[in-house]
Amino acid sequence: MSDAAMKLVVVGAAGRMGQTLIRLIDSMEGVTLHAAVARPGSPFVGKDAGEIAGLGPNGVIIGDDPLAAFLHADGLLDFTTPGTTNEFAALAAQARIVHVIGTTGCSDADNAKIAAASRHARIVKSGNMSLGVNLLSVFVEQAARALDAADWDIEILEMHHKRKVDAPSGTALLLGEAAAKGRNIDLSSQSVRVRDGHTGARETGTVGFATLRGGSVIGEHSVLFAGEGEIVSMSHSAADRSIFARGAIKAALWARDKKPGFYSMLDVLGLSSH
Ligand SMILES: NC(=O)C1=CN([C@@H]2O[C@H](COP(=O)(O)OP(=O)(O)OC[C@H]3O[C@@H](n4cnc5c(N)ncnc54)[C@H](OP(=O)(O)O)[C@@H]3O)[C@@H](O)[C@H]2O)C=CC1
Ligand SMILES: O=C(O)C1=N[C@H](C(=O)O)C[C@H](O)C1
Repeated sequence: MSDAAMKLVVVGAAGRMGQTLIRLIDSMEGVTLHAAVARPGSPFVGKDAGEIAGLGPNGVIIGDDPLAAFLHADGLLDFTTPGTTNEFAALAAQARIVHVIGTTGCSDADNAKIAAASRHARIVKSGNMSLGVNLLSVFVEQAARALDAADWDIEILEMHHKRKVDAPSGTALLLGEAAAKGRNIDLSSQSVRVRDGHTGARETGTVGFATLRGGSVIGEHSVLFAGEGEIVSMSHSAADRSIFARGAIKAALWARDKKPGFYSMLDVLGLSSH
């Protein structure tokens, strides 16, 4: 592996995660901010990325041409929107660079395009890049395997800030997938994502989701295993977005010497069971 600092591009540079990433890259050894990209037409294009992130000027001017930014880079950190991430996955594959994807709310069609790009690019994608949530997902899988579906109902509760646009959160879905793996069921056909009105009694074996939005909450997740007379609950609370940014940068460094492919944070953290 190269000893030179990994040259990273931050896309969505003026966003909540974009700014957090720019601040963290500045404070870390082994990585450098190669370029910063915003949406074409964004008022932040032409501004200094360090200044926007609250660091003071760092000489990296925010651009709107992703391919030019990716050309001499080693990787890109992408917390944007599903459509943008799709587009960038194809460009990253063209540039043969690492693509770390934190964007949530991707449809099956988006995920298929991203998987196609991973034939040429090293892609790490996760609904949550933090160590804590990924460890929690391992525990959830184990608990779901141990606690019989006939006696233990699984409900996943999440709360985020009022500006979040997708639901359930990527993390809630990641935890749901972990529970489904433990139960050996297909989440898409066994999940109840909304309840309203006369719903009838709860169907045994399903995984329920509940979504709360408000204020500035960074990310709260609980998985409840509800039995007769007792509840087992497992939770994660995010106090700072730097936990996601740290995970994303770790993922980029990890993927640097890997073959093209589609990887998860469980692979990065060595928590994968396969
Ligand atoms: N996996 C994880 O660990 C985490 C995932 N996330 C996810 O990351 C995503 C972003 O979250 P957050 O930072 O809070 O959202 P923000 O809305 O603050 O940031 C998204 C940024 O992407 C920019 N953007 C949109 N289109 C383009 C484009 N074509 N080119 C370049 N930039 C573009 C937006 O610009 P503009 O506003 O001008 O449109 C905005 O600045 C969400 O999907 C969120 O769920 C968030 C935290 C952790
Ligand atoms: O939009 C957010 O803010 C977050 N999104 C991710 C998700 O959808 O789970 C991760 C984190 O919870 C913050």
